[in-house]
Amino acid sequence: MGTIDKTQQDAEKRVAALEAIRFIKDGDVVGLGTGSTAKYAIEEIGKRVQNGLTITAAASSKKTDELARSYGIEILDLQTLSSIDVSIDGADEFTESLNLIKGGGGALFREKIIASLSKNRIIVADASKKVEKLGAFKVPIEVIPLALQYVTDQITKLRGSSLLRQINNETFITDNGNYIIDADFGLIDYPEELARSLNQIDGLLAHGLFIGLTSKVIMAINNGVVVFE
Ligand SMILES: O=C(CO)[C@H](O)[C@H](O)COP(=O)(O)O
Repeated sequence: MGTIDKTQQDAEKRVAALEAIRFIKDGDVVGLGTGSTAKYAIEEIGKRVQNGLTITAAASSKKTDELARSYGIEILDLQTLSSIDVSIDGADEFTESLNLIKGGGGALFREKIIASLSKNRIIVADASKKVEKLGAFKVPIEVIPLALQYVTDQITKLRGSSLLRQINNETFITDNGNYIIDADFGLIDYPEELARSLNQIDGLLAHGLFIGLTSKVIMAINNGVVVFE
C-alpha cells in the first residue's frame, strides 16, 4: 500500500463524504456515522440544514450526537426508530464485495444498529481503506466487561489474538460502558464464517465485521470517486 500522504487522505475523505450527501433528500431520516470521514459528511449536512435542508438524524456515538446538534441537526432517539432512509459512515477496511471492518473509533455497536435499520447504507472512504482481504486492521470487538476473559478465550479458540484497547494507558470504555478487544485473525479468508462464529459468543455485544450491511462504498481517489455497489 505504501506510505499514506495524510493531506491527500484527508482530501479524499472530504471528497467521498460530499459525494454521499447527494443521496440525502428533504424529509429523510439520516444515520450519521462516526470517525474523521463521517465528520466531513456531518459538517456538510449541518451547513445544509442551516440553509434549509429539513432532515432528522440518528447518531452512532456521543461525539457524533454532539457535533450534529452543534449544527442544529435534530437528533432522534435511536431506540424509537424502526427505519432510517440513508446512512453515511466510514470504514477501516472494505473489499470490492462490500464487506467491511469497522470500529476503529469504538462506535461499532451503534453503527451496526444504524446500518441494520437503514434502507440505503453508504460507506465513504479514502483509497487507503480498500483491501483485497480484510484483516490487516484488527477486528474491533465490543465486550461486556464481566465476560472479558470468556470472550478472550473464545477468540483464542477461533485462532485470534486479543488486545484490550487502551487509550493513554487507560482501558477504553465505549459509549455503552463496555470494553473493546482488537482481535487479530490475520488475513481473513472467510469473513462470513468468522462473523457467524463471533455472533455466537455470549458476552460479545458486537464485532466490527460488517457483512451484507453496505449498499455502496464511495471511495475517493485523487480528486475523483469510484463507487462500488
Ligand atoms: O468505524 C468507525 C468508528 O467506529 C469509523 O467509521 C472507522 O474507524 C473509520 O474512521 P475514519 O473515517 O476516521 O478513518
